[in-house]
Amino acid sequence: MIDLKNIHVTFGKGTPLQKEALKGVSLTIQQGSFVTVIGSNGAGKSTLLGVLAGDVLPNEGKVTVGTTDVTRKPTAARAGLVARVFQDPLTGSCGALSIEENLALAARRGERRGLKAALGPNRRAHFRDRVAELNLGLENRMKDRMDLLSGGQRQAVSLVMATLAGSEVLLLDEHTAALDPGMAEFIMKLTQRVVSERKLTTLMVTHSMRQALDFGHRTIMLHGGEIVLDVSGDSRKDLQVEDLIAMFRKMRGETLDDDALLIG
Ligand SMILES: Nc1ncnc2c1ncn2[C@@H]1O[C@H](COP(=O)(O)OP(=O)(O)OP(=O)(O)O)[C@@H](O)[C@H]1O
Repeated sequence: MIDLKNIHVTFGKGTPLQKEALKGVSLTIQQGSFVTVIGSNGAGKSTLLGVLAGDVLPNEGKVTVGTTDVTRKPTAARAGLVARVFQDPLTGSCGALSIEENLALAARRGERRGLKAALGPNRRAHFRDRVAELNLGLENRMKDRMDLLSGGQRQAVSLVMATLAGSEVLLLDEHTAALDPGMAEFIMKLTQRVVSERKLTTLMVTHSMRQALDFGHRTIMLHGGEIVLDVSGDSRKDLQVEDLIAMFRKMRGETLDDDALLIG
């Protein structure tokens, strides 16, 4: 479960560049629920994920994950609770380490023990089995450096990594945006499988209106640091991509130049 209460985030407070990125956001997401997050550039989507991951500490408000108040806990202290997959496949893993070393680090998230203890024969076999489930043949490349993998392969391994430490929250920050359409589809199917098998409470930021409606149980739209749309159930089922685009237009008070980008 995730509970955000009255979250305010202001960057550069007291400077000419002061920016209020989140203006009193409150949001409760039940355990195992999958929420898609949309909003135009600068709406506050990444800031919202940052608040949950611990990269951004709110100026005001309270953040609860499960039964733990994590409001003032830095990223490392909540790493066992929250896993994140980024847009850039290079961001969430270490290119200079092998696939199995990356998995070992992910499995130890939130603990102090080193890599050596995390890579005994049993763990190696377990990691290999988990990677074999991807059906990408990567189980035969466990000692290859991560930076030898394609972006899609790396995102697939990142999703396995996200499940290894038993985190209950998964944050997806446009994690298919840098992939070709075929690979994006594969990663989304994998995402759905992982989320439902592990009953992860999931927030997925996407610029694709199609993805926002096709995946998950609930869609929220951020604009100017506030939640301006929150739909689930039948009212979400009735929504079309065109409806979301019309809402975007209304919010921005302008015509979008590139609707195709949003429909895709
Ligand atoms: N570290 C920072 N320092 C100063 N301003 C920031 C910082 N991070 C974000 N902002 C500002 O806060 C606002 C919200 O940014 P955020 O990255 O959360 O938006 P977003 O919805 O994720 O946008 P995008 O779709 O472009 O990624 C923007 O105006 C942004 O410029």
